[in-house]
Amino acid sequence: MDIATVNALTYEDFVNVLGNVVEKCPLIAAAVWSGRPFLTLTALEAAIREFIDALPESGKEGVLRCHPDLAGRDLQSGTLTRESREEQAGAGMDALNSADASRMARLNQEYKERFGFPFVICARMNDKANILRQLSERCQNERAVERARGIEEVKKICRLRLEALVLTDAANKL
Ligand SMILES: NC(=O)N[C@H]1NC(=O)NC1=O
Repeated sequence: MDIATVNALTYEDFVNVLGNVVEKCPLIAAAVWSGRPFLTLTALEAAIREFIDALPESGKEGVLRCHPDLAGRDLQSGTLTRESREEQAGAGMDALNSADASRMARLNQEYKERFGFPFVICARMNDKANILRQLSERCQNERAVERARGIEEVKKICRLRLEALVLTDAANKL
């Protein structure tokens, strides 16, 4: 789908197609729809980023809380969204050995107890070793630092999900 097609979508179709570019946050697609037409994919991405940045800190934490744990219960029970399942599989989260799986579960729990929201990282940009290392390191941060860091990761995930749905600006020019 190119950006012109995106701009021509009805509100309902727009939310159906783009509703999960931020995990389980269709409200964000619903909010930016009125900003059409977007000249480029990057302009659409910018509208989403601006909406997220304008949220109060509690709203940003809410966005983080919509994310499933990496290698967590949803992955085991097959209840991840399609996007999250593919991302987690790409980083090997569905094939952890039992030592790594228990380390991940323990650190995810520790992180959530400390901050009140889950650890979020763009799985497509990291491998298993990197994810485990960052999870362990980021547990030491302050809450405000982690809130901002998690939101930056949400934006990276969003960009890659948008690119999978909408031809990139470069591809549009071909
Ligand atoms: N918790 C967390 O980071 N979840 C995610 N990361 C990602 O790339 N996809 C997700 O669902």
